[in-house]
Amino acid sequence: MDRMFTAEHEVALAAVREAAVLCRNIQAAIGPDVLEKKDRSPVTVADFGSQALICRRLAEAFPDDPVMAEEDSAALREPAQAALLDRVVAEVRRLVPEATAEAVCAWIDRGNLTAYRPRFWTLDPIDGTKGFLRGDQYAIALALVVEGQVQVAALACPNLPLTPGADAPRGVVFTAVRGEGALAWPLEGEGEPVRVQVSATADPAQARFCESFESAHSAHDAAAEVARRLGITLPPRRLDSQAKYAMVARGEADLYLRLPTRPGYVEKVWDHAAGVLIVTEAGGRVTDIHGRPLRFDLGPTLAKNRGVVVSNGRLHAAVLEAIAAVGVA
Ligand SMILES: Nc1ncnc2c1ncn2[C@@H]1O[C@H](COP(=O)(O)OS(=O)(=O)O)[C@@H](OP(=O)(O)O)[C@H]1O
Ligand SMILES: [Mg+2]
Ligand SMILES: [Mg+2]
Ligand SMILES: [Mg+2]
Repeated sequence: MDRMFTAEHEVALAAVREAAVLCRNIQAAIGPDVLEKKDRSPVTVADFGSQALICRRLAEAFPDDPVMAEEDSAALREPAQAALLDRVVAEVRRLVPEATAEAVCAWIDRGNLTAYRPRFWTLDPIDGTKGFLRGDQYAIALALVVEGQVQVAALACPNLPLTPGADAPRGVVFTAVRGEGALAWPLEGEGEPVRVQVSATADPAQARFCESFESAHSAHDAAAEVARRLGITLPPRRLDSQAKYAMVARGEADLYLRLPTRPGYVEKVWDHAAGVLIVTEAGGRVTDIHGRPLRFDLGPTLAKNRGVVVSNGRLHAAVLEAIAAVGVA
């Protein structure tokens, strides 16, 4: 069979790698003063800069493809935000020296798709903004959706070790093309990729699960009840961003539970599209808490889904049953 989406895969990988350099430059400059002042501007600069770089590359390679991205430049164009815009342009220029303020805003605005299309890219320029500010995990997530199916994904995790374990150098990009498996690439350099595979854990009681760092994003108490019901004794691993999908994809965790909090939150497509393909291509399974597949054909939100359950596949049915028994709704 001919390989499909070869160009899309290559461009997506290069795009998230370039954006990761910008994000790393900015995160490296966050000092204690920023945290003390609760200054969110570094992540705002990185959000806009990352989106500009990625949309620029997509525009070059696939000028007709629309992009549904998290950020838009309206606020950045306001005269009161001139200093912020200057910072974004300065960061982008470290990678694209010819960038102007007008070009940066125009690139960001290429991410303005808000309605479903038969073919579109979806982008989270920084996923896990709180993790980014804490100096912790975050991701850059890009996916191509065709006819409602995620076909290509690239997920850069600049602070995740290249291989499981604390000693490995940090920085890994996960990519997948539908039907071709999932790969992990070093974030920097020319190193070869390795294939990633979910765990073989079959006993729910042995499951290692992960969840959001922030309890506002995922119900920790309900997850603890589900875990108890499954006989899980290990405490959850809490981390920000779609790095949680990566943990399941490479068998470092067996489960990722994202149980809805109250009042209800509707999940966004860019928070899941890349992660879903990477986990399924690594042999895992992703549904909502009711066992329904995530729907990427409804616009910017997963309007017909509730919560997210990610597993190595083998554990999926038992987890859905436990969630139903606990009465998460
Ligand atoms: N209430 C609520 N419930 C569920 N999800 C929410 C909620 N509020 C925000 N978000 C989205 O969560 C994205 C970050 O998810 P994480 O799993 O990284 O959360 S956490 O940062 O670990 O707490 C985060 O993505 P980013 O904005 O890209 O960081 C949000 O889109
Ligand atoms: Mg996000
Ligand atoms: Mg984001
Ligand atoms: Mg956000």
